[in-house]
Amino acid sequence: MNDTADPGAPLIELERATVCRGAVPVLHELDLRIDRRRHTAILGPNGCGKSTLVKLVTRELYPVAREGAAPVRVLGRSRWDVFALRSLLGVVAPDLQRDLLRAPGLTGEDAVLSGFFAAQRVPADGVDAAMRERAAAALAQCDAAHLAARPIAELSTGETRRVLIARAIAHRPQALLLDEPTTGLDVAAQAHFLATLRRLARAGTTLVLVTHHVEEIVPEIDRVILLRGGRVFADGAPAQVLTSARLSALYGLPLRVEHDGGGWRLAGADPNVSFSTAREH
Ligand SMILES: Nc1ncnc2c1ncn2[C@@H]1O[C@H](COP(=O)(O)OP(=O)(O)OP(=O)(O)O)[C@@H](O)[C@H]1O
Repeated sequence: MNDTADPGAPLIELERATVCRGAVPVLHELDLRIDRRRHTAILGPNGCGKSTLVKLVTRELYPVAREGAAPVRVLGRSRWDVFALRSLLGVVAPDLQRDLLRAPGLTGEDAVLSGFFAAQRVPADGVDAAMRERAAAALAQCDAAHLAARPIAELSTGETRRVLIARAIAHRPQALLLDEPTTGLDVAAQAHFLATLRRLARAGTTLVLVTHHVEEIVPEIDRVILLRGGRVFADGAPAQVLTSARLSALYGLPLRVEHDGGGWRLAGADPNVSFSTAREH
């Protein structure tokens, strides 16, 4: 199989893509196109299909087969060797974290190096000095250099998450697919991570960020997609989509969205209720 990406193609194209989990459809005939360098955030209530969408792109899940054009194309192609595809994408997702934690004897450095091979392990003779250098730089960028020699099975949630983010960025992917990437990070690590995201976005790495936290919608993100019940509920520029009315309708609860100096915040209609600090982990 040819494993190169079409350089002019969109990052993601979904055409009437339906995905079932068990016997139940959780994405319903979804039409969606995300172009490269169109930094996109995806928000929606629990269970609306956000992680399913990420897994569809990384080929952990497949769409229901149907007649006509392929329902899913990534970087212009509907067929990929999954390892080749995943080496073009930097992924931070809970399942990946779980898989890495199960890999026997993996250190922080190994976990980052495994990203070069889109695997959960490092081939004995596959690592060169340049990879080690880039892994060290990525760990340092995530304030995790001190975790390089530690077994990742022994790290705290936030420490593991830092290593996972380093893994996602070390091989300089074309796009980052981030499924709730700041889970478990303390405030300093979150701020640091968001600054890293902004820098990568400005340098040309396409961001696709699944999040529950509007404050993670950094100014470089120029498109927001709201999902509800496996369908697109709203799609457009952040200022158009992130309105109090829309988010209240999405979550079925009165919410107030605030926007100042490029940052977003979500508050309850009751001004004493703030959601920006009530982060569920
Ligand atoms: N392995 C599975 N088997 C059956 N149903 C599943 C499975 N995994 C997920 N689902 C269901 O698919 C739906 C979509 O799940 P998904 O994980 O994509 O939601 P999500 O939007 O990422 O939610 P959250 O915000 O809670 O992470 C949910 O109803 C969920 O219960």
